[in-house]
Parts: sequence; C-alpha cells; structure tokens
Amino acid sequence: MNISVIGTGYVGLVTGTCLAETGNDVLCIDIDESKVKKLQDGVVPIYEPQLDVLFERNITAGRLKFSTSLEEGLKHGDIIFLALPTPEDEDGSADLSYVLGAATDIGKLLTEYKVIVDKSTVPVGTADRVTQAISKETTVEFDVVSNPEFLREGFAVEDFLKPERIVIGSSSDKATELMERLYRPFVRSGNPIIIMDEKSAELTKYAANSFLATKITFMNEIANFCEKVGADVDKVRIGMGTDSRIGKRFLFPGIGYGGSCFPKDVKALHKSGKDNNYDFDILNAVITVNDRQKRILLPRIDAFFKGELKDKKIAIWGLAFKPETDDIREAPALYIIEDLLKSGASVTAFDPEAMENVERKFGDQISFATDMYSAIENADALIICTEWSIFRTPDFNKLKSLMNAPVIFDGRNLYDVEDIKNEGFYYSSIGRKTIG
Ligand SMILES: NC(=O)C1=CN([C@@H]2O[C@H](COP(=O)(O)OP(=O)(O)OC[C@H]3O[C@@H](n4cnc5c(N)ncnc54)[C@H](O)[C@@H]3O)[C@@H](O)[C@H]2O)C=CC1
Ligand SMILES: O=C(O)[C@H]1O[C@H](OP(=O)(O)OP(=O)(O)OC[C@H]2O[C@@H](n3ccc(=O)[nH]c3=O)[C@H](O)[C@@H]2O)[C@H](O)[C@@H](O)[C@@H]1O
Repeated sequence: MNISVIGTGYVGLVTGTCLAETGNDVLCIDIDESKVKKLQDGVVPIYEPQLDVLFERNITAGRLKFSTSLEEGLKHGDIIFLALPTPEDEDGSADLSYVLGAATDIGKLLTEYKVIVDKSTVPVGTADRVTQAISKETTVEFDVVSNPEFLREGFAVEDFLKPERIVIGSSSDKATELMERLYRPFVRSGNPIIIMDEKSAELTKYAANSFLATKITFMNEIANFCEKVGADVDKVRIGMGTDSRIGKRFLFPGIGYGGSCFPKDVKALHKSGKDNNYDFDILNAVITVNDRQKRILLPRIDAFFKGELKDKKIAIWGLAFKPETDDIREAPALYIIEDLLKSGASVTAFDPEAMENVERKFGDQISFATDMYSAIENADALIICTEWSIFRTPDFNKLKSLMNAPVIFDGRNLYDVEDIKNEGFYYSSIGRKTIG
C-alpha cells in the first residue's frame, strides 16, 4: 500500500519505518527542514533501539522516503497518518493546533479519496473536529480514523512490530477494511485488532495511560508509607504483584513518572473531565502526588548535608526520563538538577544517550562526564535518576575510592539494601530503610 506519515518524531518515524518493513511504500513528511535533510541523508535523529537497522534496510530498498511537502504526502498515500505533537496547553488541555492545522491544510490539498488516520493522542471528539476542519475546505470524499498508538519509547520498534492490540476507531467500513489489511501482518500471533467507534478509541488511549500513571503513583504512595512504618516496598511489590489481577508490571516505585506522555495525558484527561462537567478526583490526586514525588529526594539530600548544599559536588547518573531513550521531556532528573543549582551545589552528570539534550537545556550550568566513573570523581554524593542497565552492578570499591564520601541517593532502587550495607555506603532509596 502507499502510506504517508505526517510528523517524523518518535511515533511518526517508527510508524513509517515499521510499515515500510512490511512492504508498504512509505513517504514521511515533516515541517522541520533540518530533520528531513538528516533523514534523507540516512541519519536517524533520535535514539531508539533497533530503529537504525530497519531504517537503513528500508531506505536501501527504496520503500522509505522523506519530504517537507505535504502536497507530495497527500498525492502519495492512500492512507495518511497524522503523528503530530499534542503538547500540554496552559490550562492542561491537549493543544490541538498541530492536528487541526494539518487537517485544514489537507482539506485544501485533497483531490481524491483518502483515509486520514489520527495516531496522535487526542481528546474525545477530535476525529469529529478533524472531519469538520477538512470538510470546510473540500467536497472530496474522505474518512477519518482514530488509531491511537501504545508504543513505549525504548521499545518502540518491538512494540510496533508485535503490538498487544491495535485499536481502530472508525465508522466507515471502507476505511476499517483498509486499516485491517495494513495491520494484519503485525498480529499474526493472534493478538486482536479491536474495532470501535472513534470516541471510544480516543478515550481508550487516555484511559490506558492514566491507569498506568495511577498504578505507578499508587506504588509511590505505598513506598512513602513503607518508609514511615519500616516496611520494605520491594517485598510489598512482589507480594502484591504475584496476584495476577494486579500483575507484576508497572509497580516499581521511584522519583515519579515522566516522559512526553503520562504527565500531559493525565492532565488532558482531567481537563476533558472538567470540560464535560466531570471531576476526575483520582487524576487530580495522581498529578499532585507525582509532582511531589519528582522532588522527594531533595529534602533528604538537604537534611543529609544539614542545609549546606552550597558548593557540594553532586554526581548524577541518568538524565533521560527512563532507560533506553534520549528523551528528557518531563524527566525527574531535570527537576532535581534545577533544585540542586538553586541550592548552590555543583552538578556533574552522566547519561549514555541524553546528555546532548540536557546540555541544550542547562548549557554550562552543569558539567557532563564521559563515563559513569568520571562523573563521581570527588563527588560528595551520587544521585541515581534513571535505571540504565550499566548502573546496576558498579564496582563499589572504585566508587568509594573516587568519591569524596560514599553517599548514594537512589531514586530507582537499583541495589540490594543488605549488599550495599556491607559495602559501607550511606544509602537512601525509595520505600526502603536508609543505611548509614
Ligand atoms: N513518544 C511516544 O512514545 C508516544 C507518543 N504518542 C503521541 O503521538 C503524538 C506524537 O508524539 P511524538 O512522536 O513523541 O512527537 P515528536 O514531538 O517527537 O514529533 C512530532 C513531529 O511532528 C513534526 N511536525 C510538527 N508540525 C508539523 C506539521 N505541520 N507538518 C509536519 N510535521 C510536523 C515535528 O517537527 C516533529 O518532528 C503525540 O500526540 C503523542 O502524545 C503516542 C504514543 C507514544
Ligand atoms: O503514550 C505514550 O507516549 C506512551 O506512554 C508510555 O510509554 P513511555 O512514556 O515511553 O514509558 P513508560 O515505560 O510507560 O514509562 C513512563 C514513566 O513511568 C515511569 N515508571 C514506569 C514503570 C514503573 O513501574 N515505574 C515508573 O516509575 C518511568 O520511569 C517513566 O518515567 C506507555 O507505557 C505507552 O504505552 C504509551 O504509548
């Protein structure tokens, strides 16, 4: 099939590449000229495991191309995917200007039947608004489909190629049939393609993300309570997670959820509720607790240094909002760095992939190390913000010899408390006893 994808970010580029992988002829469009130039030169502008291999293979095969021209995109694709940003607006709602703006432009350029697929995460009713925006500009026949994306960054290719489910919201048999044909190669193992109306599809996406954010937040509250009563959240987590109704996944406490989606999507669903005279009390609590959780280590660090953080040398391991990505949107590490700088501490950070993005934000206000050990040289404390695998089994003797003092604040519970006690560290983690 001929496919066009508008927007070549994390979702658009993965969608385009993976659809080319199953033999489709894909043209990806982006408004960002420098990004398109890079893509045309064969450079993947983001870090996403496996993407480079598929990208190169499909470019070489001539099935994956890039352009800045929406007009070309509309000519090429039978199906036009919108993978455009829906960032948080000032009032917490999803900013639909990219999606509706593209819809208007599409309306102006439409010359024959197309299926317009919304892959961006958008509030209930957006498919109707996209339809209206296009219809204002044209009398040509078209269908709008809601097809929310559930991939995770860091596993985006794997998630796209082997999805647990595909949700298609459509009221057109013609469009539904095309979408099913496109996605059939990805669900050969038997996972479902779930067909529903557009509004239910749009809400499915927000409900899934908000439920997962709530699950994490609930565990963060349990972790905080564990510290008050001397329980160990890792034991509680395993004790709970073995109940198949609860499940083992997404029960890891930490310094809050971040990323480009959970924070904005929880707020957008909360705002959608308000707009429709419904108070999502539970989401209000999730937002408040997560904001607090992102900064939970700071008072502890401050207390450890007896309020004298000024000129202390603090090392940070992990800047990305989670491992296996260079994405720093809403990363808890950013909040911690801001607070440390306000307190007058100096910060040296190391992250395997996200340092360039953080440098763009903080410039020379913080230093960056070339590896995890040079980050901790002469450090008065180490803070762990992201659970990259390389941080899991460090050489503790090397840490002790390089640091000014053996002090670790672990926002991701990487180490066994008893093991680290034997290593002679001061060790503070989330929901477990503090050592030292
Ligand atoms: N990042 C993720 O893991 C996931 C994101 N989503 C949703 O997918 C949507 C896109 O997210 P990301 O890919 O992360 O965004 P992104 O910010 O990484 O990429 C968006 C791309 O759209 C381009 N763009 C903006 N306006 C344009 C226009 N008028 N024409 C052509 N291109 C244009 C930008 O230059 C950028 O390259 C959002 O609604 C997000 O909530 C859904 C599932 C997963
Ligand atoms: O809509 C989206 O953009 C995507 O949002 C999340 O994916 P992602 O943000 O890439 O990452 P997750 O692995 O879900 O992690 C999100 C945040 O929760 C935190 N988290 C996750 C799991 C956990 O047990 N504990 C925890 O604190 C992570 O550290 C991270 O900050 C969802 O998992 C995807 O299904 C969805 O498509």
